[in-house]
Amino acid sequence: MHHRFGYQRVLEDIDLCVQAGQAVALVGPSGCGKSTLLNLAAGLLSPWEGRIDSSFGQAAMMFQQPRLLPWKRTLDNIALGLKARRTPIAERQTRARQLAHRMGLDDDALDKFPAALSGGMQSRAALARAFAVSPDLLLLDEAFAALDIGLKSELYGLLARERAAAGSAVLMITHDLMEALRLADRILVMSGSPGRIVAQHRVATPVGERDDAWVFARTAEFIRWPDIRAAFALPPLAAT
Ligand SMILES: Nc1ncnc2c1ncn2[C@@H]1O[C@H](COP(=O)(O)OP(=O)(O)OP(=O)(O)O)[C@@H](O)[C@H]1O
Repeated sequence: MHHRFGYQRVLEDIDLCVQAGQAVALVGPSGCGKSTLLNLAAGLLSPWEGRIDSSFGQAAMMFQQPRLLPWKRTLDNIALGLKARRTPIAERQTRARQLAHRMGLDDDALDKFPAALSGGMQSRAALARAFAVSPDLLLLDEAFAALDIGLKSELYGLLARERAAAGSAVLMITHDLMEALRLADRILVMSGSPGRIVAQHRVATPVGERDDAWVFARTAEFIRWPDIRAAFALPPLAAT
């Protein structure tokens, strides 16, 4: 698959398959085409050349900004996708409330409008909204980039738990190698101008066994890989 905006070739020779239940992370330097690739996967853009086949039934997307509707209360924001699917009101509110409680939001927060919530609470609501529709594919566009490290860590745990329960596949883009190593089964490295997938790494350790020490040690190894250094324009390491 290839993509271009006008005369600018943005993605070239992209051949990517996300299996059911699998978590795939795309890492690469700014401007290499990660968001474009995610938007293509979401069906928000059509490829210039080639095609995208999907057998996923229900996708949900989460962005760096929570993007909650300011005029709807938090509970109704979480239930939005269920409303679009014409789920009866009592059922959708019950499901939204249960999910929100699992994400650490209490009834008081659910009754508020998004502007009255902290950024962290808004992100919890955005994660609950994504899982409310029981997605078999979750698309994450730098979804945790704006959060502090404590909140990130908590939301990673919540994501892993809900994902395991729902069996959702994940396609995520991130600048953060630690985040990719924490969450993904496969890490695809992109380089830019035009964007290509230049390397692929499998992460065999189960997500539940990846504690901080494991992530730090793997990140230190990962950052030494020549393909990672080249993709991010880091100078080669001197031979020891
Ligand atoms: N709608 C658009 N119209 C024209 N050019 C675009 C459009 N969207 C993205 N581009 C260009 O495509 C290239 C890839 O952009 P994209 O946002 O996909 O990269 P990215 O890897 O996600 O970047 P970042 O990590 O900084 O968010 C950039 O050169 C960008 O300017």
